[in-house]
Amino acid sequence: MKSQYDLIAIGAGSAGLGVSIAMKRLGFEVLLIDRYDQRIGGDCLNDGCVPSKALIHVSRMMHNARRTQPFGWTAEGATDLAAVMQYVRERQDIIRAHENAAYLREAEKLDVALGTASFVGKQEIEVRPTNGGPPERTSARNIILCTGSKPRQLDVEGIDRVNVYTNENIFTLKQLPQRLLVIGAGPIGIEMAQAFQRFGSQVTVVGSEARILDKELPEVSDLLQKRLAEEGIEFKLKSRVNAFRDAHIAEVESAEGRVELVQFDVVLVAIGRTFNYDDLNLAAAGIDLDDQGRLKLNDYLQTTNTHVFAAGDAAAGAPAGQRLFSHAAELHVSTLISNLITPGRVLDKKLTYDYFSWVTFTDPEVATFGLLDDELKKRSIGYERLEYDFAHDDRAIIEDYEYARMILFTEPKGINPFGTKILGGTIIAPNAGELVQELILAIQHKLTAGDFFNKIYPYPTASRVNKSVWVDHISDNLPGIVKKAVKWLY
Ligand SMILES: Cc1cc2nc3c(=O)[nH]c(=O)nc-3n(C[C@H](O)[C@H](O)[C@H](O)COP(=O)(O)OP(=O)(O)OC[C@H]3O[C@@H](n4cnc5c(N)ncnc54)[C@H](O)[C@@H]3O)c2cc1C
Ligand SMILES: NC(=O)c1ccc[n+]([C@@H]2O[C@H](COP(=O)([O-])OP(=O)(O)OC[C@H]3O[C@@H](n4cnc5c(N)ncnc54)[C@H](O)[C@@H]3O)[C@@H](O)[C@H]2O)c1
Repeated sequence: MKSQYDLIAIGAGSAGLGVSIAMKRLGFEVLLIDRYDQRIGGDCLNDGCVPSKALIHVSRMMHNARRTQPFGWTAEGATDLAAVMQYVRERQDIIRAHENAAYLREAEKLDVALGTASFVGKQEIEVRPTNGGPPERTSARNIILCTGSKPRQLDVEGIDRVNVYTNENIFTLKQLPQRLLVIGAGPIGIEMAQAFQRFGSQVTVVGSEARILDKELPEVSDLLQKRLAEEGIEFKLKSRVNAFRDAHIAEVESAEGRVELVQFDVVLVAIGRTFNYDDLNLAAAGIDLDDQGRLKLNDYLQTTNTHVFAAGDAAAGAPAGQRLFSHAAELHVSTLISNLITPGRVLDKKLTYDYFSWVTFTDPEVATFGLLDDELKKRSIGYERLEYDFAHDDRAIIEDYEYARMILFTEPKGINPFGTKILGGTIIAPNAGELVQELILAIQHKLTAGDFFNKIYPYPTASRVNKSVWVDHISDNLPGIVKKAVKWLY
């Protein structure tokens, strides 16, 4: 470790890796710090995106195998959860081969310190090595806080008697629980609920909101909940676990005050996140938190110390809002780098989520992008709502999509409907996360309905829906004057 760097990144998850590798490749002296070698890659690699998506992949294979019965095949058996988790670990290890301290030092020429970082001055930090050596001090022109988040704990009576898991240890389970109680109906709870139900657990989801995935449009939440209920998941929404009566019985109370007992073997708590600022000694650097305990940031991801910025989950206090995703970390990193390397604040880019998107990897997937109706109303932006239900989509018919819908928010149609642009929307469908990519590009580059209309899509690709939605909308709403003009030309 040198005594001075151009940039220090604290935390080596999606944000810290992204900013440190990019800045090093640009020619700067960079130090990357994380507590342990095994934490490099952060939540995404170790107990977030990668293990959850590997688990979902296996559960989907099992579900699809069961669906072959009408065609003369029979797939049956009990899930060997230890083998599933072994598969998950193997996938993680493949990625870990290029996300570890030795590799980063060798291949990226990065300085990597393994220890806990805390501030001792405005631009100075101390690293307490995890292996117990003496603390070392170093400083930098700019420091980026990439310290991520951790699961919010559930504090109810009797929880100490219960076999309780979070995303930090659920992937170590070796035996499939017969009955799994999931607390929290956000993306973690819902993705894991479907995977475990498909493995063979009886899953009950308790959520405090009136619907699952409450950041999605209500009709999308409802459609997905119907599908999950058909698969056998039980829901107790607008409800909370009050207490655990013993190691297998939870007392669940609805908002109306009705109390029910739910039996379970294992509990998964997924009720949101808190942030890892405790060890940082932020006061020593003049860095303030907001009234919700998140970093106080400006539009440029800068803390109250002008030399210290935040990226990734740690940047949840940004005025643009809270987006806890690996690709939000990518957006923060690209915004920060572009601001750090351009001279003068006038050219600085503000953080914006106007073109942001996310995908919940249920089956069907839910993909959401751009500005939805609530935000459009808040900003007084006029819009039209287009809905496409896939009923006449040949690919959906061929592959028997059960629950699919596309909802787009577009500019109000002007005289020339082909000039209409998309503002945002959501798709629930198999592979919605892939279907939506073209639409995200369209909002970012201001493509119009005409651009989709004029594109010829190979038949029967799933993304033909991105054109069909416009074909239906425009042909149903062609102004009389346009029809008259066309007839006259004919
Ligand atoms: C179950 C689950 C599934 C998810 N699925 C997806 C998905 O499919 N797609 C998606 O985009 N996002 C997903 N996410 C969210 C995604 O994992 C996070 O948004 C992302 O990992 C955040 O990255 P980060 O770099 O901000 O923080 P982290 O990955 O949390 O990294 C922070 C690092 O900082 C280190 N650190 C903290 N304090 C200190 C200190 N004082 N000194 C040294 N080091 C420190 C920690 O050890 C940690 O390694 C999922 C999350 C979970 C929990
Ligand atoms: N596919 C993906 O991209 C993906 C997948 C998983 C997680 N993530 C990210 O990780 C973040 C954290 O996920 P999460 O699901 O823990 O959090 P979340 O905050 O998104 O959802 C948690 C849900 O639990 C509810 N809740 C809170 N306290 C409760 C209680 N006591 N009892 C019952 N319900 C309660 C909340 O109201 C909320 O609906 C997400 O915001 C998301 O950004 C992303």
